[in-house]
Amino acid sequence: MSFHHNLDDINGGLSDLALLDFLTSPDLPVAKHGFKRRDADLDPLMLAAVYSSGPQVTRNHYTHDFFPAVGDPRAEGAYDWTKWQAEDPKNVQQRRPRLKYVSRQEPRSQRLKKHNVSLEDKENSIREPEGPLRRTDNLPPHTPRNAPSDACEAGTSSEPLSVPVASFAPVSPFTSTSPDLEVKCMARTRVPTPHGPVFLHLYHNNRDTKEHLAVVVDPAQFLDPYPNHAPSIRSRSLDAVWNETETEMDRITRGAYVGRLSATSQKPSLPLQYSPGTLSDAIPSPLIRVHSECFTGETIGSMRCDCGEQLDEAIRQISLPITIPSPSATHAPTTIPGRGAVIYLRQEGRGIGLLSKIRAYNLQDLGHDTVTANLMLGHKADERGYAIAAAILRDLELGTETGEGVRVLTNNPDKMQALAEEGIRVVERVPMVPRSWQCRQDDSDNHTAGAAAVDPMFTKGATMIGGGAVYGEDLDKYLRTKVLRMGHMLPLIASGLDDEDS
Ligand SMILES: Nc1nc2c(ncn2[C@@H]2O[C@H](COP(=O)(O)OP(=O)(O)OP(=O)(O)O)[C@@H](O)[C@H]2O)c(=O)[nH]1
Repeated sequence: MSFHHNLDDINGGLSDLALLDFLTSPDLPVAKHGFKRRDADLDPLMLAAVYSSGPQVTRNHYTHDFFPAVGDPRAEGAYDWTKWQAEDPKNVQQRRPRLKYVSRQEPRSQRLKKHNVSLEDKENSIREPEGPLRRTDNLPPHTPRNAPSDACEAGTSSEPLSVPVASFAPVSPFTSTSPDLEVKCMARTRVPTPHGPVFLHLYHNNRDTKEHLAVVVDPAQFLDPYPNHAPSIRSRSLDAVWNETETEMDRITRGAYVGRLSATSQKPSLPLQYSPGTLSDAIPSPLIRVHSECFTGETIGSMRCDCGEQLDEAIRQISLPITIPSPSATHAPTTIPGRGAVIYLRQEGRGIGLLSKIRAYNLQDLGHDTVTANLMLGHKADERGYAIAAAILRDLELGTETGEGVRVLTNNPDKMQALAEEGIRVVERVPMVPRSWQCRQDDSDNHTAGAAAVDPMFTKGATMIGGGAVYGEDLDKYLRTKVLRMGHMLPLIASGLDDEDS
C-alpha cells in the first residue's frame, strides 16, 4: 500500500487500520538525516493523537494547531503532502520545507492579564466563586455568644422549616476586618478517629475555590442531655436557614442536626440554638490549631516534615479530657470531654502548591534548606494567608470578641501574628514539640513524657493519624531550619541538634 493511498484512506474514513498502516508504512515521512532540532518534524505518536482526537486539539492546548500541514492542507503554512517524495540526503535542495508549530493562543501572561489575574496570584488562584454552592448569601446574622438565645429544639414535622427567612437577612459578621470575605459551611459529618469522634466541616468561601475544612472536637454534643459545661462548637452558617423550602431532611443531610445521628435519632438543628452555657473561668478556652495541607506528610507518610504528626498530635491534644478542679474540697473535680478545632487550610507547601514543593524538595536534596529552596524557585519562604482561617473560626464562634478566646497550638510566630491581625482573640500559645524531640528528651531523662513514648499503640516512624514519632535526618534538618531561619518558637536544645551542622 502506498503512502498516498494511506493518506487518502485516513482523510476519507479515518479507519484505525488505515491509520496503523500509515504509521507503520516504510514511506513514513520522517527525515533521518541532518536535523538541527532534536525533535522530529513529524512525530508519529503526535500524529496519531491528532487524528484520534478528531479536531486538532489536545486536552490542555485547545487553541494550538499541531502540524497544520497534516491536519488541514489549506491551513496557513500547510505543506501539500501529495507532492512529497522520499528525501534524498544527497540532494539538500529537494528537501521539503520545514514545518512549524502554529499556535493561535496568546501568551499565558496576556491571557491571565485579560482575566485580571497576575502571574503571582495564579498558583493560589483567587477567583470569584462560581455556581450556586459558592454563594454565601444566607449567612445568619451575628449573635453574641452570651446574648439570650432560643434553646435548640428538634423539629418534628417533615414540612419546610417555619423559621422566617427574612430574619436571617444576609448580614456579614466579618465586616470589621475583612469586609469582602465570607465563608459558608456546606456540610458537616461525624468522623470516628483514633482519638475519638470529630465533626468534619467543609467550607466554601468567596475568596478562592478551595474546600477548606474544620475538624471540630466536641464530643459533648453527643451527650443527651447536653451537659452545658461549655458552649457547643457549631457552625452558624451551617445551622442557618438556607432557603424557605428546605426540609428537615435537607438539613440533616448537610449535617445541621443535634446529638448523635442514627436510624432512630434524627433531630435537625435550628438557627440560634447556641446556649451560652456557664462560662466558668475553670474551663480552659478551646484548643485550636490552624494547619496547612501537606499531601506528602499527611497522606503518604513523608518523613521530610512533621506535618502528619502535627495534625495527629493536634487532634490528640484537643481530644484529651479536661479536668475542672472542684471549687470546694468537699466536691470531686469534674471531667468534661476535650473541645476545640483544627482549621485545615488547603495551602499546600506553605502556599506555593504541591508542584513547587516537589521541585523545592529536589533543590533540598542538592543541599539547600527549605527556605532557600522556596526562594530559588521565585517564591517567598512562606506564602500563606490566614484570613479564611479566621473567618472559619468566627463562624464557629471561636476567638470572637463576644465568644470564647482560644488557645493556639503552634510554634510559628507568623501564624500567631496573622491571627491577631485578623482579630482572633488568642489567650494562649501552646507549643508543639515534635514527638521525636520529646522521645530524645525522654530517653536522656529516663522518663516518659511524649505520647509516642507512653502509648505502645503508636508506631515509631509513622507520620499519619494514629502514628507515632516521626524521625530521620531530613526531618531533623527541616525542624532545625524552622527554628533557625523561620523563628519557630521551639527549644532547639531539646532536639540535641544545637551543635550539628544542617
Ligand atoms: N515549601 C515547602 N513547604 C513545606 C515543606 N515541608 C512542609 N511544607 C509545608 O509546610 C506547611 C506546614 O504548615 P503548618 O502545619 O501550618 O505548620 P507550620 O507553619 O510549620 O507551623 P506550626 O504551627 O508551628 O506547625 C504545609 O503546608 C506543608 O505542605 C518544604 O520543605 N517546603
